[in-house]
Amino acid sequence: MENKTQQEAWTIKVSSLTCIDLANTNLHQSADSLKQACQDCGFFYVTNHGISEELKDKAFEQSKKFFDLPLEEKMKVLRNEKHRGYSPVLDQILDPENQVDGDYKESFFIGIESVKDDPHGDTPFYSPNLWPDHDVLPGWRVTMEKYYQEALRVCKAIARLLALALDLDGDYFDKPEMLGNPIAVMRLVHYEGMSDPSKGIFGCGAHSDFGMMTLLATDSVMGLQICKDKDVKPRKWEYVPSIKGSTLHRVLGNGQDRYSIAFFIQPSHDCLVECLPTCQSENNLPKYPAIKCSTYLTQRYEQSHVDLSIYKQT
Ligand SMILES: O=C(O)CCC(=O)C(=O)O
Ligand SMILES: [Fe+2]
Repeated sequence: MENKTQQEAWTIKVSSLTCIDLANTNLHQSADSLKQACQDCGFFYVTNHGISEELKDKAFEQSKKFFDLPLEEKMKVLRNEKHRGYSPVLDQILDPENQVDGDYKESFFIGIESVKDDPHGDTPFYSPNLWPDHDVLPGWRVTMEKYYQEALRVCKAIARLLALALDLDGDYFDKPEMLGNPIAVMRLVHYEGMSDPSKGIFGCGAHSDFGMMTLLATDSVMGLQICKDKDVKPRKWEYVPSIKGSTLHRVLGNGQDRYSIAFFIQPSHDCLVECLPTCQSENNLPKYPAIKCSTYLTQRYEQSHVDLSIYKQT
């Protein structure tokens, strides 16, 4: 757990991040900025992404309406083994070494809606979604599905710049086994309460995200912090005003309600995740063994969430 000196290292600093303008027609210029941002801290803002303020506001409004429901109503759509639905406060613990309890956040997972007879039907991350009752939250599903499609479009556009930044063909990640058939998870999040790192209490413990990239929309309440160098001790944490981004990061609650919508994109279930051809050479061999995407994701989800059986006892 952190001592006083460590806290002082992060309380003051606010990070400034690179902006990637998706309307810039000079793709190589955007790819260069993206490369720089990824080498610097892995977080950047995205502008001119085409997701309307109206849709974003609507998604936040509907998200708040869901979290405002009585716990009993929310538990009707408790997350299932396919990671769809409601995840209550303390359901996840991302940094057990430094946290005394789980994360002080509640969230709701939405994934790709699988259709009847979907060939991926039995795989861990493809499944029908769980939705709150239409009579309780009219229009909720339509708003979330619209936002989901828009966020997916933006992630694919960023992935094309990322491919150029990595000296790959622009459509490298568009292949069917990659983002042609992605595991994409939208997660509505609500934080409340006051964090205290010296006591091991966090809105969201320190972690790096599980997938290829995360598009993050936040409200105006600050809370997200990043750590540019996880190996420097004491770690230096910097606040990030409203963003996207996998660098070590965490969320501190400041007593105010805070809402965010994270959109995580991963390649297909069967994709073999391995060092890219342009990131290795004879003198720079891959650092990690290849692993199937669904195997890796299942490990990360299972390690960080409580066992669903605990909810059956209450
Ligand atoms: O809510 C935020 O600002 C960050 C959430 C986050 O890091 C995550 O869900 O992985
Ligand atoms: Fe995260």
